[in-house]
Amino acid sequence: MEDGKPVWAPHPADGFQLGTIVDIGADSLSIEPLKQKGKTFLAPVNQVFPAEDDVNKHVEDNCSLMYLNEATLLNNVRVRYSKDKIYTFVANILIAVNPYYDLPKLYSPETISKYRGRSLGTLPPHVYAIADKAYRDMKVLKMSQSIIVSGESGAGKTENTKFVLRYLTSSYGTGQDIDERIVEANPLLEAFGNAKTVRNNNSSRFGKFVEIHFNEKNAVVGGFVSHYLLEKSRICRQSKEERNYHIFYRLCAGAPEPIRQKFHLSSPDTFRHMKAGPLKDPLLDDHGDFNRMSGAMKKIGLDDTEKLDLFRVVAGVLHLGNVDFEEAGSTSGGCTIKNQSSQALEHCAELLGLEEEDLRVSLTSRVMLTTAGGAKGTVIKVPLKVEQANNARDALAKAVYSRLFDHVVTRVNQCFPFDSSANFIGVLDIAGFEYFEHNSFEQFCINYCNEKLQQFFNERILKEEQELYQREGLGVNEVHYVDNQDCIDLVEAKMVGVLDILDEENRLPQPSDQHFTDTVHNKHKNHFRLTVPRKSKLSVHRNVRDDEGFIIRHFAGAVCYETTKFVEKNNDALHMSLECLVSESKDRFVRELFENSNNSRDGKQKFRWSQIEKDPPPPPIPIPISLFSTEKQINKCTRRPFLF
Ligand SMILES: Nc1ncnc2c1ncn2[C@@H]1O[C@H](COP(=O)(O)OP(=O)(O)OP(=O)(O)O)[C@@H](O)[C@H]1O
Repeated sequence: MEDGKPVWAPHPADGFQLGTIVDIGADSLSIEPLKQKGKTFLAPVNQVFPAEDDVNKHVEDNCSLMYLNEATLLNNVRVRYSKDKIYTFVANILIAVNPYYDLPKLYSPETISKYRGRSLGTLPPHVYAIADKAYRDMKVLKMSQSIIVSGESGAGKTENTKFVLRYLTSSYGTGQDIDERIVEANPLLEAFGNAKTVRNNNSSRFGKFVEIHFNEKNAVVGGFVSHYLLEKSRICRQSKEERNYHIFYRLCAGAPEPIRQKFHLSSPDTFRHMKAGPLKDPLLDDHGDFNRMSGAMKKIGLDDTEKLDLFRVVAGVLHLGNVDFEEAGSTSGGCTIKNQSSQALEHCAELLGLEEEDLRVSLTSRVMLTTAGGAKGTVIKVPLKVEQANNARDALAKAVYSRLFDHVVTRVNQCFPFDSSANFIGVLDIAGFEYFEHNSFEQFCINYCNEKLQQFFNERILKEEQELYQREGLGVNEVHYVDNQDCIDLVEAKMVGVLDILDEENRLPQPSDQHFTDTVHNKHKNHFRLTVPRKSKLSVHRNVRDDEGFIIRHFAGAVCYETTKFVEKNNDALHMSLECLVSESKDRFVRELFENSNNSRDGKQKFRWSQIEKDPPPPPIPIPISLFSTEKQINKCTRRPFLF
């Protein structure tokens, strides 16, 4: 930093401010803002950065800045944004800022043709420039390429993913309307996988990897979508300001009367799965969106039967949510379904093709097979307590809905089929690192995924590039980066990783969030990456007890996770009797949704619901009912082996 020259300094309340250094302390500098002469504030020495000579000038590539640091980068992006230049390069990485209004010229067909075949940097920064680079690299290197789109919720990931797809298909298509079909299939995907959140009215609650496939001549031949991490917890629980997946509201608002009657639909406030959050949103038109979605379904070839199959299962999940339990009032220690819920149970059973009585029994008791001692393979029926039955009901709703979502994605993939392909360009659209005041299991999963992406970035961009510079004898200064393998191990290591500890907790007879949290702390007492909430810099986290949370020091910063409901949110596994029940549904569509479940994949002799006797309410001690299975089948039937 040169004497008297302006610097950027972090203001306690107002981002980076431009000022001059007026005094130098041991650890901090006294800064006088250019706009507020006479007033000074203190800033830590290592966070004060030199400013460019002209702070109103901007450059297309941040690497062209005279001083490249956090503050000059942000200022450059800000200045560009104020001139509607939402894209900025950092070498071959693109930063995009959400304009929150349409910039039609920016994405016009003329702009698409301008970028075709042009090297990176010859035209202004644009998402099309990145797409074209991926295409040219694929062609020259004869290797598939990937583009990672990352950022916080509402940053514009999905919009930019769509622009990449449109660019590739319209520039390098063979006249087939694959881009049209991708666009047409999108409303269906969004209806089942998107929801209104506090940050985004149409937030994708799943990650996706969209592949555009090319033939030997490098022309587009088809596409394929894979999805990850559908936010299942949303199906049964939403915060006050957020909604469930769009499809639930659209169905209630827009379904024609015969469908409403057939599926026993009423207004959203009568369903537990919808009434927690806002039922209506001024910016969302559920009725109109239902019609648009139905139109999109027709366009991509879904006939009326397929449409009704989807709607029927959604309605079934809604009615399932209204089933409530109460203590049995006997010595069994178990529970029964409340009288007021009998209609919900009946509707749910009807819509999912189940026998009402079978559904009742499998929601209020759990059937297990013995694996050791006494008679192996003995079926035991254990009564469930109210809370356990609630969990079983929610696990069933999550399993059915997520299988339905898998089906929707499979169906969407049938819209752009291809026989063979030489290479593909994949676009990964996945939530970026998240850090809120309260962080739960969802943030934990997303941040773990981002640790893995960061490791990939470290390996591919930093390590391999530097090795290349060395091999070529370029005297580039070494860039140091923090290896995050220890953080990844903390989460995923066998037996001691947080995920395995959580799975282990779910196998206990009385799993609890507190016990899980204690185990995490005990197993990693002196781990550099893990600490207790009271060590947080933020007072809000210091109130969290040691057995209620943990802090993980991620590559992007420390995050305090509150572990309440970690056990429940991780426990999506259906108990055996419920899984058997739905995989043997009378309804062909529901049966097929569960066709590839562990329970029924390829076993010749399956555990069959029909083999379980239907007898009076279960007594307090589990009773053997029949003996019919081998150990091998038990492994197939239970995802989490439970020894009894
Ligand atoms: N380039 C753009 N031009 C115009 N509007 C945009 C652009 N990018 C984003 N938006 C607006 O911002 C909204 C949110 O963007 P988008 O859904 O792509 O965010 P996201 O990062 O995918 O969020 P989430 O992770 O919650 O799904 C869009 O619905 C759109 O209105």
